[in-house]
Amino acid sequence: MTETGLARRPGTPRGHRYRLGVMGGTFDPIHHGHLVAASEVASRFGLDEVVFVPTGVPWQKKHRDVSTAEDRYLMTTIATASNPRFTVSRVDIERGGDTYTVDTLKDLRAERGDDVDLFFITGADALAQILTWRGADELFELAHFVGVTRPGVELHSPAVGHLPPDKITLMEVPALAISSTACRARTQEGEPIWYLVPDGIVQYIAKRGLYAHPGDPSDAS
Ligand SMILES: Nc1ncnc2c1ncn2[C@@H]1O[C@H](COP(=O)(O)OP(=O)(O)OP(=O)(O)O)[C@@H](O)[C@H]1O
Ligand SMILES: O=C(O)c1ccc[n+]([C@@H]2O[C@H](COP(=O)([O-])O)[C@@H](O)[C@H]2O)c1
Repeated sequence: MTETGLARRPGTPRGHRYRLGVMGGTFDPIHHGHLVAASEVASRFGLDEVVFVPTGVPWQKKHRDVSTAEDRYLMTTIATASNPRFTVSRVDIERGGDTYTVDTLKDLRAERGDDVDLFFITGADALAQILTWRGADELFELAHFVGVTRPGVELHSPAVGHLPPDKITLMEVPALAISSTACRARTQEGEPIWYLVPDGIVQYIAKRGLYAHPGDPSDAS
């Protein structure tokens, strides 16, 4: 696990362009749907690394309380620690203010250099919203976008039809009907979240008392 990412892989052929997946999310909490999506896209696209980027302030989620950036960052670190290709970045947290993907991608480009290809990984629900994101027209110059299936969400939605076809790939991944909202609600109701999230996340949530009481971030209405 590194903050600045992995060095070029040993044995990588000369001239190989480093392929960096970027998995942005609020991760409140991170769950196996996120991890499977990242793993599947890494396999399909031969990614050298997937960097998970917890949002600073997710401006489209302001209607509810969100756990602190540090709790979400630590959960993301714990959940990805066992995979040598998964790393975590604090760029969105350190920048401060509302989080915009256009800034995330520019910061990662500046940090990693020009000989890196960026692949932004997103669920079909988020991809369908992309035209509402800040600087939407610029996004497709910064990265290739990979939209993955998510139960209950149409992969080929009309909104996705408006996106530049050469800049996006739609991809089926094993369906995991897990959401952070459901994990928070289950915790608040005293129901188990074992096997929906990595074991360390169950323990972290219990230790920190996240989502447990009305008025806490689990109070998602
Ligand atoms: N089960 C899943 N399968 C595939 N993609 C997912 C899944 N859950 C989340 N994603 C994608 O992961 C990214 C980050 O998601 P996010 O952190 O908002 O999780 P979430 O479960 O959607 O959270 P919430 O329920 O709080 O809205 C988004 O692009 C989202 O579409
Ligand atoms: O750039 C934007 O305006 C924008 C608006 C909403 C979401 N995003 C990004 O989409 C990713 C998933 O967001 P979320 O809110 O579903 O966790 C995360 O990286 C967000 O920063 C980006």
